[in-house]
Amino acid sequence: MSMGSPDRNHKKKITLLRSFYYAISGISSAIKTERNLRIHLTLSLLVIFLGFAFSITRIEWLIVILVLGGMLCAELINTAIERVVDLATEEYHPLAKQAKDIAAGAVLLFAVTSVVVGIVIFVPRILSILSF
Ligand SMILES: Nc1ncnc2c1ncn2[C@@H]1O[C@H](COP(=O)(O)OP(=O)(O)OP(=O)(O)O)[C@@H](O)[C@H]1O
Repeated sequence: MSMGSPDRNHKKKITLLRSFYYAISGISSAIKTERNLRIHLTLSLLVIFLGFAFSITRIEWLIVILVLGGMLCAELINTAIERVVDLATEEYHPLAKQAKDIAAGAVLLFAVTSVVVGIVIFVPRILSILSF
């Protein structure tokens, strides 16, 4: 049970709504500026379509949703790191390079994981259709 005054609770609710608004506008600005993110979103829609087309199981849906969500989160965090690095320096700096390349490495690692998951779930089904 909340013990705060109605006024304080109202302010808390507004702050919470504002944080959602900021988070959603962050996602939207990243989609507008980052081509890779748009590619991932398109691929995600394709995978969701394949999921329905092949009637994957409930557990497989959970894994697919986790992988797609994780991939998009990794892309957003990478974008945020790129922005902070660009804000910190416009000069060449080995630490700036490391920060960007490590963040890009994290995205690559998740992308490889996603591809492996996609292969395990979808390739046997595609092969069984091809071989009747
Ligand atoms: N300030 C910097 N100092 C040193 N290296 C940098 C700096 N900024 C970027 N780099 C390096 O230059 C290369 C290109 O970086 P850049 O941010 O232009 O594009 P990117 O990493 O391909 O990202 P994206 O194309 O997704 O925006 C990367 O290896 C990055 O680490």
